[in-house]
Amino acid sequence: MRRRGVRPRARLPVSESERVLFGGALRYDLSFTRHEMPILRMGLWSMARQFPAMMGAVAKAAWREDRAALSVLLGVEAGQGVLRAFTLVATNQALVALFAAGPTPERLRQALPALVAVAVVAVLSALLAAVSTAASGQLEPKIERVCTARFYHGVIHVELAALEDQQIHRTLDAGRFGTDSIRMMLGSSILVLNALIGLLAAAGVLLMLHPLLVLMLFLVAAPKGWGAVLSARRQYESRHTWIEHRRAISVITQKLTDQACAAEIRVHGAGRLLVDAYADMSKTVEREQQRLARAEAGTQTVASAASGLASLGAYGVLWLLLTGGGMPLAVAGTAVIAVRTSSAGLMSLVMQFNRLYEEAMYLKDWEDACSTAKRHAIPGGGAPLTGPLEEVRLENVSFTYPGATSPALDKVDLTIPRATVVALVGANGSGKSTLAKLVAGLYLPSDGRLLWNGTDTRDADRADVFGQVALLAQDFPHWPMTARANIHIGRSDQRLEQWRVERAADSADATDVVTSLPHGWDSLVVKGFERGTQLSGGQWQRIGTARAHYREAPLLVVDEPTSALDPRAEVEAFQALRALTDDGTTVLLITHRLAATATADLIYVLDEGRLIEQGTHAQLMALDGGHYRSLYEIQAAQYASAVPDSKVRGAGEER
Ligand SMILES: Nc1ncnc2c1ncn2[C@@H]1O[C@H](COP(=O)(O)OP(=O)(O)OP(=O)(O)O)[C@@H](O)[C@H]1O
Repeated sequence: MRRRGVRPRARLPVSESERVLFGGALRYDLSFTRHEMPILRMGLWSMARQFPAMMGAVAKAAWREDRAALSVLLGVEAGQGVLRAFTLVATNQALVALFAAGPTPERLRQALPALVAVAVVAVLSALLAAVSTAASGQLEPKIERVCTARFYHGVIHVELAALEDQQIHRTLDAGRFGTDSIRMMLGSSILVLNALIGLLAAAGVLLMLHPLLVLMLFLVAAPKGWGAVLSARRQYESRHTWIEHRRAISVITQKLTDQACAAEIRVHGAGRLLVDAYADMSKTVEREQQRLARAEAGTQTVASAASGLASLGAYGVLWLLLTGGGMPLAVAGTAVIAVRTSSAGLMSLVMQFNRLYEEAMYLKDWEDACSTAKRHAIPGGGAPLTGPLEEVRLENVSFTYPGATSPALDKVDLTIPRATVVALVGANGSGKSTLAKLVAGLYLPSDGRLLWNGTDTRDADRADVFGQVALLAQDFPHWPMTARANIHIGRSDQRLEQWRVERAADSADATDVVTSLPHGWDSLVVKGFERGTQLSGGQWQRIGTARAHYREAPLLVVDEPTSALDPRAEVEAFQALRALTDDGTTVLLITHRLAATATADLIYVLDEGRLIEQGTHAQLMALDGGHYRSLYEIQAAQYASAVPDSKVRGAGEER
């Protein structure tokens, strides 16, 4: 059976751009998920039953952050409810006095104290509202900060392998939308509380006047509540279904202003394609928004009609009571005022209830994301790594990426001894980067053991492993910060010391790069900011190398460290890596430049995830028909026969 409001995936509109750029519909199929379902299935009553727990969670967070502000808020809201009940009672008294028999001046005199009381209460209410605004303004940003920090703190500790799992990734992604939900929920909870107290006050007064009036009040409220829940659920469901589509639009539009894409956007005309795709995909979103708006209009019409009928019924009952003599005119007047003020309160209650319901769903996502992050966090503690690094050993190590059908590493045995340069060589996709990530402790072997000084990384304190490694990946981050911060971030747990930053820059030949910038070390190495500047690929590579050196870790893992360097800088960079071993640093080098591996102490050759050869350059070159030797000879031959003489001559003659 299909749930109300959920459309089968096949019928969702798909734009041509989605097909061309993303290979098909970017919709998340809710019908196959588990975690959203319980909350989407919840009806009004079961959801209402959840509210005390939800409000409790919000109140707990608020209590932890600022007790004083929360106490003031609760006190003020309760005070406002009492004042509202008092207003109704005073109004009733004023009406009784005004409708009593006797001369008009006397009746007015009798009603005056109650009228003055109503005016004073109105002023007090306004003051309390101001205090409430100030207190919630103080509290809301605090709890949002705490929740956001908790979420991001969780996310950065998730195992890399877990992040590869699509479902986990999605749960974490969805959690981002809930980081501000607790703040919104606090605001809505306060307003719901306020409206509820007001309604209770009105119901109490109505109950005193006539019990039937309370039933009428409930009948006016019920359809609006139903409508609110239905539209909140519809909005939430739509937002989740379109989550990837929205991300895709955002990725496309970000690229349009990305410096790195600027050239192709203009020369290749990629910009036109992206702008057209934005318009095309946005039109599909528009259709979804129109669908939601139509559904919302329908729900609102039905809810308002039902609520209007209930109001008519309420006034009808009042009429009957009046004509039947069961109720004095003054009491009926108060009842009308009570029903009218309660319907205004009711509208506010319904609106806030709607928001609360929707936010509660996002808060649930946030909670799921936080608990998922916790469940898949890199475990803390474990065996400490004692003493200086002596060796890293892989024993029969296999590794398969989550969801992959074949292993990226297959039964690999190798040793990385201390203070050596160990090179990993092999064709694209042979498993070099994967092996380096396992050595760095980013992944755990699916099979076999990876030992740091004899301690299995599964048992080791992973923080200790990370502490011993410096990374210089192929696609190392270009942090949008100053040149100094870009180097210091390599070991940001230590105090920033300029001389250390400069020493690292010297060792990576990056000092000239930085000192020639307009603002030196304070230059922002990202365009688009004041003091911002753009670095070349080779300049960035030097900054990245300086960052890795700054870390002063016993094991340096470098993946193609010279791909953007000029030939002289490349030779110097490899010499600098070699020199690091004099201080006891171990270098794990991944490169396709086999001239550089010639000086490595040990070379491991990978092919389709398997270790097929190992030894020094000389040993591997001595292997007849060896894989390394053939790769080396291909590269050497390229240099030897770079440009045929005849071609150079021919080009010159033409001119
Ligand atoms: N995150 C990932 N998820 C799934 N498969 C992956 C992932 N990263 C790499 N792979 C696959 O694992 C295999 C080994 O990839 P790896 O990046 O280790 O190769 P490599 O030798 O470093 O290649 P290159 O020389 O191109 O950098 C490849 O088949 C690749 O497609």
